[in-house]
Amino acid sequence: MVIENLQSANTHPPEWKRRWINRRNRIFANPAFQKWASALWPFSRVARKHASHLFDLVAGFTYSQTLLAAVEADLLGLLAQGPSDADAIAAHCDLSRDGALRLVRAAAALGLAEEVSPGWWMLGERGAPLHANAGAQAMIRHHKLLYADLADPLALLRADRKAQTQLSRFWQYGVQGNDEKASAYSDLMAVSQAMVAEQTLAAHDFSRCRSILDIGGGHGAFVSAVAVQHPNARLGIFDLPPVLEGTAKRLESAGLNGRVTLHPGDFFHTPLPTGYDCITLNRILHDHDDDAALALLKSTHKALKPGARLVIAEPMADTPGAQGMGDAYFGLYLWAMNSGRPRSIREIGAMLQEAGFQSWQSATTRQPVIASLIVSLA
Ligand SMILES: CC(C)=CCC/C(C)=C/CC/C(C)=C/C=C/C(C)=C/C=C/C=C(C)/C=C/C=C(C)/C=C/C=C(C)/C=C/CC(C)(C)O
Ligand SMILES: C[S@@+](CC[C@H](N)C(=O)[O-])C[C@H]1O[C@@H](n2cnc3c(N)ncnc32)[C@H](O)[C@@H]1O
Repeated sequence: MVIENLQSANTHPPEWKRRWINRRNRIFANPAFQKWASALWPFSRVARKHASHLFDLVAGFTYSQTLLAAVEADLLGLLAQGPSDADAIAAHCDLSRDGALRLVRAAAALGLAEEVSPGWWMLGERGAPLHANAGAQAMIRHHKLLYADLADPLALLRADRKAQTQLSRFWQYGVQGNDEKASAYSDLMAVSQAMVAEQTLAAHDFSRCRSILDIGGGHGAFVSAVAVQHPNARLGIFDLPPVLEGTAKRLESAGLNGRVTLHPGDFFHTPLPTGYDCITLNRILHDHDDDAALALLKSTHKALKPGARLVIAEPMADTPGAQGMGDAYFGLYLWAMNSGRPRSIREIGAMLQEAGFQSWQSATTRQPVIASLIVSLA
């Protein structure tokens, strides 16, 4: 498996690098250096930044819980209506006046709210785009499952993906057709898919694709977005039968049922439909461990004619400026899901090569924290 080659090649750090990293760490760990650096510009700015980032790592859970409380209590919805004082917040969020003040001050400290005059708050610079982002808010509410699974992170990691976690149950329902739970899963994916579809359609020009098949397309959020931009493209969705039952209803209400062909099946056991000149994998590969992901890429390659394209869109590991989103967030999220992992562009490229694709290239998205793109030719 190419990925193991990438990881298991003789990658032990050279002597010079080991010495340099050890020397740097000894300096950074030295209390006298920390004191000196914190007192002397420009080092003091760097020292303060490191201390502040480290504090955020320590305090991060309280920030997330403030965010969860602000979303669940609809604090953002209230502040979006205009200046609100503690009494209005207490009434709207079902809190005591003190509780309301504590929450809104915490939200203001995180940029979600802003005290526009003493005792009066409105949406803050970060609260405004978040309040407008239904997908992000759905994910924030969904995180209660993730936080429960991560209550004892070492126990979760030591369970080696054999624990029945809240996330793995939620995900299994989604793909094993427990109707209302499959629908809840697919609805969550659909409402959060808008963020990914926006990135994909802005980063890649699909106008030369006459036919596009979205594998694991769920309730059709991506295909619906493509249908608007490319009214002449023939569209298809491949997904599990119980999921596609919900998809048919949603496409009908969107007036798209005649436009989209539904292909029910299991992409690990059902041959993929042929005849499309573009296949998309939106947030699919990272759900699966390496062997399964490679098998899916091989099936995808088999379903495409030479020169046809595969577009992969998902959050990826080692994304410049968004490293935490990759191996720290999705790494643990997918671990708790008992399946999958975030991969770097380089790792996915190696898998594409092993699956038989002739070439691949990454396409930069405007918000890599949401998704990165790889376009490959069969
Ligand atoms: C002075 C002025 C006016 C401007 C100058 C300064 C300036 C340019 C300000 C910019 C303000 C602005 C426009 C900010 C925009 C902010 C945006 C776009 C924020 C977006 C936030 C998105 C978030 C928080 C998304 C979160 C998504 C999450 C958590 C997704 C999770 C997905 C999961 C768990 C997927 C699971 C699927 C599975 C199972 C893994 O396959
Ligand atoms: C994380 S969701 C992504 C959905 C959508 N592409 C998006 O970005 O919102 C994974 C999708 O893959 C589908 N899926 C999972 N396992 C599958 C399988 N073995 N065969 C077909 N579809 C599968 C799920 O039903 C779900 O719609």
